Amino acid sequence: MQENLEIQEKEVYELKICTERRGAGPISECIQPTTHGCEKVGKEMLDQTATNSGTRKLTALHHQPTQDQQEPEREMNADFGAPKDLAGGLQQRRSLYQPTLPPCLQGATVKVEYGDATTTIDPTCANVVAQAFPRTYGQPLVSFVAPPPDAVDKDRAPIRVGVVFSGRQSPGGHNVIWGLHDALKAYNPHSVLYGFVGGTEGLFANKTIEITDDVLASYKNQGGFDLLGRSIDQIRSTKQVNAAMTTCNNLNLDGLVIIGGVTSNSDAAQLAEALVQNNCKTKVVGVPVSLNGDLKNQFVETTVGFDTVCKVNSQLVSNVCLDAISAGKYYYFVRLMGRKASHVAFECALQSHPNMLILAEEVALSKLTLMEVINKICDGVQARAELGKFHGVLLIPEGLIESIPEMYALLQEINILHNNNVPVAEMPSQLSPWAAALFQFLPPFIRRELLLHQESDNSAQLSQIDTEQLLAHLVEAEMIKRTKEGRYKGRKFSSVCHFFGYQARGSVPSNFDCDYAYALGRISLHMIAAGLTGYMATVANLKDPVDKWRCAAAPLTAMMSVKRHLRGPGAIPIGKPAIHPSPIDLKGKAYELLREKASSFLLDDFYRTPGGIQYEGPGCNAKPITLTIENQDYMGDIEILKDCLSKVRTMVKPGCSREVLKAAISSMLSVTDVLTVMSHPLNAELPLYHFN
Ligand SMILES: O=P(O)(O)OC[C@H]1O[C@](O)(CO)[C@@H](O)[C@@H]1O
Repeated sequence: MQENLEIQEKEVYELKICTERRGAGPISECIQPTTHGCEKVGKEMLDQTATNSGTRKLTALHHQPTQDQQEPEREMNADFGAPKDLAGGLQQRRSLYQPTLPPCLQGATVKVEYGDATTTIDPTCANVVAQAFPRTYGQPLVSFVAPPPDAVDKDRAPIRVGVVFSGRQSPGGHNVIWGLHDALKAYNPHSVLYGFVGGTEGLFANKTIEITDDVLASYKNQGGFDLLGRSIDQIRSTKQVNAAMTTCNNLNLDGLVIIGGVTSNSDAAQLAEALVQNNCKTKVVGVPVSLNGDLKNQFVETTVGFDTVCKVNSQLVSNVCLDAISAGKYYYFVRLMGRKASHVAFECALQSHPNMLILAEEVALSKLTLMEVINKICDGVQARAELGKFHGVLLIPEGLIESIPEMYALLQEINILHNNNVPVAEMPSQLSPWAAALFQFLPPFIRRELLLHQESDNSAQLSQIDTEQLLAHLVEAEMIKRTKEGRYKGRKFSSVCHFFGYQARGSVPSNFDCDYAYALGRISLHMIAAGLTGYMATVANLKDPVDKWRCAAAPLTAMMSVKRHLRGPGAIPIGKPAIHPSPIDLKGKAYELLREKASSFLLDDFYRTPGGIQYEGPGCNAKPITLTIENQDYMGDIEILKDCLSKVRTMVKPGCSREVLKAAISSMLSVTDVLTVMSHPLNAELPLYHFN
């Protein structure tokens, strides 16, 4: 115990310095205790960053479409599936990491339990979905448990499966293939797994490599999708569906596993329906992999890759926070990925505590105009200037631009012009007078970006629209105006803009993403073996340790809804049923926590340094804060608190300072628990734990 006390005191000393430097805020938030192990991992991570680019065998598939070229010709990269040089260090160590498996997946088979028949998450759409999916609608929920010890091991025929990366790159994607492969071989060593080379285009053209132990060796727990590559992320048109069906028939596939987000899984549902209707035996399984974290519903808690992407971006955000406070002269405007929902920006804000976060969901709900958003930011800048602070960090999601009503209307008009094949040069003159006026008001660089050709799902290319620069530009103009009018008397406003977009997508996945993806891959095989089609592989209880995870499969149609014209009882569903991105729950616990902290974040420079992803040692099993908080059971928390209190009493002397007490408490709780405690409704009854 004495030894423990010494460690605590040393930490408190470091934390005090940190507290003085950064102002208020939970001490534990300011520093992560360093151990010998952490230093070692940290150094090797840097080495890996330095060598990564030199060791990649792939040339990037991404090709920036020009204004009048929607889908450029793609060259198939001959190196897909080739072993890659792991260059030692972290990459090599990661390739040796063996994902932890939930108990039910540890054997070659599982017991399949069928639950209730499903409808849809939005019962008002049930009829529309049922009509669109006559063969696959209403299937039951399925869960997988370990087979009883006395289960008779029946003969298992070999299974033939194909796998395709359909969505955008997301850390952990390779582990889905690895998990699928291992489960397939454990099921029957003569089973075969084909990987479609070059994404959905490879599926249509039947371009495959056989996935073997040797092929997988250098892709285990590695970032990117470069084992197979990806292309247009679509299996939608009749031609595409027929091409996919022909491939399934030609390869005599028992199953096809489609890896991707909301769009890919909606397409998977359509394909499953088409295959059943055409008596094709191939079972279609979707796996939720998307960095955006927006494939979330009562069946899916989070997507593979979200955790890693948030961790990488949180580190970058916290780095610019410390840069900002050090020089005290710039406002950093940071845009993060997230087209239809702001989950990445939200999680990064909870991790790094920047001064401001503008969520697309909030703007859409309050119908804020562009100038209202600008004024909100300027008010924040002004409030900080009154405290003598001329720096700050603002986070926005890439979807913010579309959530501003007048910008959305302008983008819609441009979209229609694209659909009518109007040449880009003629578009400005064909806008409605109202939209043309807004278009002319915008700076030229934004005008050019707004006119870029749409994505394959017909939406604007939000990753290419520099919304952070637009905001910085307009905020600067407004601050100059306020200065001239005598409303602002502070130092000249200066900004630096960043898009932390593509940097994180290829990151080495976190332990959580490695384990989650590998488990989903294994579940996919059991789904095919059970003859399920039109289902998504799912895992529940993700906030808990892996041995508590529950493995299941949910019908894709159960996650579908239909977009509607009007709100309320007279609403008319329109469009095709699809799995839609889930926005941030503005009534959820995580959002409530953020709102409580908003004014402190704005004014106190309550920056937090989560550091780089840890693969070993303390913090290596950290989970996304939003996932943990939203799924937290409050009564469970209070038990954690009580347990913590009894341990802390043995660590600190009676009458110790508040700082020493806080540090001791923080050492007992994970960062996530600390955040949960802060938002706990029973917090008031335990004033000792009041971290505010
Ligand atoms: O790689 P691309 O085609 O530029 O795609 C970018 C888009 O993909 C995502 O990273 C993931 O959906 C979006 O956030 C982003 O808008």
